Amino acid sequence: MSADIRGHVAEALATLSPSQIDFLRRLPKAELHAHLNGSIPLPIIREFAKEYKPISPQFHKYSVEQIQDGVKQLEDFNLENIYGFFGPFAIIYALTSTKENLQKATRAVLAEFLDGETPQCSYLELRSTPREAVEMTRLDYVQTVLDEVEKYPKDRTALIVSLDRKMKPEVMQEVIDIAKKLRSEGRRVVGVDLCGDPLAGDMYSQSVAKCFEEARNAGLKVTLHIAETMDNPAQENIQLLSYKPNRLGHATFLNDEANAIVLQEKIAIEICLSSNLLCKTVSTLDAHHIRYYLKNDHPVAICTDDILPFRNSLLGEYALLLAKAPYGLGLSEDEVARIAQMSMESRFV
Ligand SMILES: CNc1ncnc2c1ncn2[C@@H]1O[C@H](COP(=O)(O)O)[C@@H](O)[C@H]1O
Repeated sequence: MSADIRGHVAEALATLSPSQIDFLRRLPKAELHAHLNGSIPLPIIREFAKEYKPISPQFHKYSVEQIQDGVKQLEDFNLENIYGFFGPFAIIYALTSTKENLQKATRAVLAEFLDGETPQCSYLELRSTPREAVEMTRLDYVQTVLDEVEKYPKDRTALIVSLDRKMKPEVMQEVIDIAKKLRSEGRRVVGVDLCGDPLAGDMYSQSVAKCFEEARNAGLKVTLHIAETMDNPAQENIQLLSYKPNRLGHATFLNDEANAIVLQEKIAIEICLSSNLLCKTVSTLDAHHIRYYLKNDHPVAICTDDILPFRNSLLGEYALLLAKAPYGLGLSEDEVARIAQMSMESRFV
């Protein structure tokens, strides 16, 4: 496990006794919301940056100096608001635009979550957005990631294929076709996701609706980033719920009408505490919407989102549940165990 964690999670962990940490380590838990390119361990990013050669004008748009500056920014990630979050991915993408590096990155992320005597989680549903890269089609991209995922047993990890809100309709369709094809060949694709800049794209379009309908008909589960910012219109949230998601990411600003649907349909919420605090969409842990869902005995799964910029860990996110205020939510061990169990029950397998 990465020792290089910071901020809220590090502070929460520091307040726990060794027996509380041991309790958290032993809990069977599922990580259901981790973005591959946002979860690459920093030492691997530094290694990629050291070896970086801009060999492709299309995928390596940055000079060596720009890459080094970008990595420094990632090391000291500090956001004014959530909209500043997405820019730095251009640097990461330049570093993972070869098959070799994509393979290495995937291997490192899987190891980070799943390897060792007390792995961060019992089960990881990794997600990633298929990209064209040097001598790689989007299909090659997904196959490369899957080849690594499938080196682990079935009950340890699986892949969710992400659609970026910015994608053109034909690209979204291509990604859905890839997910369907690979699933039908027995590959370990279990679901599709909608992510990216929360205000990008037209979520009302027929083509988006068609993508999720086709995915569901092919037996793929659906998770959607929803209401991640206050600026996501209530009407858009209702539209996204009409795509019949099995889980939702963040769900920070759902109104009563949307929450009534979520509770009624028992749609599990992927909760990313540090991510919300660092992106400043939630001001304090005490004000976090997880309290609403727990009060309603609604399924939630505690997740990391992007351990590379956020410098968190799944253990640290669980520490935020157990630590006393103001470092955490001050839940009991029984309550935390129940939440971990809900994460296991919300898997797409
Ligand atoms: C802060 N919360 C978030 N909200 C929305 N989308 C996010 C995200 N965190 C990550 N991503 C999405 O995941 C991509 C990186 O991983 P992959 O290239 O897919 O492996 C980002 O470019 C963004 O589109």
